[in-house]
Amino acid sequence: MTATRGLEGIVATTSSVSSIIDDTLTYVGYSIDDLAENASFEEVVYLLWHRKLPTSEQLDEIRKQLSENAKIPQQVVDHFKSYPIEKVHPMAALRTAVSLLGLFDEEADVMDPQANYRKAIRLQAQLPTVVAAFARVRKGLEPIEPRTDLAIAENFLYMLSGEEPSDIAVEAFNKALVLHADHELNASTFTARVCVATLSDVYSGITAAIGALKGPLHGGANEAVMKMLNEIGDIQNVESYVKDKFDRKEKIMGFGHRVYRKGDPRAKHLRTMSEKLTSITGDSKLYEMSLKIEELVTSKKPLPPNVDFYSASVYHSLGIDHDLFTPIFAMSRVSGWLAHILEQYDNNRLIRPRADYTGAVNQVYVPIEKRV
Ligand SMILES: CC(=O)SCCNC(=O)CCNC(=O)[C@H](O)C(C)(C)COP(=O)(O)OP(=O)(O)OC[C@H]1O[C@@H](n2cnc3c(N)ncnc32)[C@H](O)[C@@H]1OP(=O)(O)O
Ligand SMILES: O=C([O-])CC(=O)C(=O)O
Repeated sequence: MTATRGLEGIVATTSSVSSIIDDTLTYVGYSIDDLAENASFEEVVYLLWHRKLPTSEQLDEIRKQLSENAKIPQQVVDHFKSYPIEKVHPMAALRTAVSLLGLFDEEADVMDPQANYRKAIRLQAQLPTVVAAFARVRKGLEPIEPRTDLAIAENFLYMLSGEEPSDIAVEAFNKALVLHADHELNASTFTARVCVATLSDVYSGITAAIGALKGPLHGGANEAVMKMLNEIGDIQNVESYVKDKFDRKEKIMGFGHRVYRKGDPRAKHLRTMSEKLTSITGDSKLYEMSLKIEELVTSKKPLPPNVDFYSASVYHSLGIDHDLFTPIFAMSRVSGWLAHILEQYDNNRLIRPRADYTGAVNQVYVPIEKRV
């Protein structure tokens, strides 16, 4: 048995949710470019779960189901208030809150497809409310209830600030949600599938996936990009920063990808959005710095920016706290995780690979008093 480090290139399942072929990303065969330009996030959720674009009636129906299920139990808010919240990372809070939501869901352990679909609706609807509630409670503010007349992108921005967001903010945020919704067998989606393939429940699968997304080599990279931009501070420092990183053989956050070679097709949409938003806010510093970093990194190595790189300046321009960037990724990716979880249940087999053992062999047990 020979191990492949990081399972690179290993095909671990079949899936009809999304595909990456020759650097082209599609959801159910629809190009990400087309969806980013035209689709609402709710349409994408429907597409991922039903493998077809909704008619207007079907879209109205899923919107209604999502908005009717967006409230969260008061106990989740009380839970946030019960610990030193200012020291807690929002991804840790989100991971815990999803696990907690499972305790209040009477159907949590009901395993039939209809019950699992209802849980998918509840989780998709509640995650934005959880993230917004956490963001407010830690500032000593009361959470704002979700509105039933707003779509997910608009509602989330409204629940964060209490103000109706501008059209451009909604457009940018909806696009970001569409772009992050699914991505074939990335680490967090694989985690979700491994978890539920034991026939564990949907809440366990999503909790596990949030844990995997949190790391800076995956979803946590968007917050790490923002930290890097702050550390660089000024466009004049970009060159020496990038050189130092390469000299020290350290990773530059927001660059590189396991699957894409020529580049992540989502990055250009976020780059354009970053340019648009920063020109509106009148503060193009982060965008200019990001462009310069991209130019220098790609001139040294074939390492194009990934989805996390320009999402940092997009979210910053929307006035969002930097440690909420990864929870926002989760609010979108939960749609993909749920599509994969439902697909896994549909044709399940336990996921249990092997390890190439490299430890000691033929050891003889030594009584404790004789050990040195
Ligand atoms: C939503 C997402 O999850 S997108 C990815 C988000 N993560 C990041 O942006 C973190 C930075 N990027 C990385 O760490 C990597 O590119 C990953 C984890 C995304 C993919 O990595 P892998 O396929 O495992 O590649 P690996 O880490 O083995 O790197 C291969 C080579 O490229 C280099 N490399 C890869 N990414 C980077 C980077 N961001 N900066 C500098 N060098 C890099 C490695 O140092 C290595 O060089 P070497 O062959 O000379 O030793
Ligand atoms: O596919 C991956 O490995 C990571 C990624 O870009 C994503 O999850 O969006």
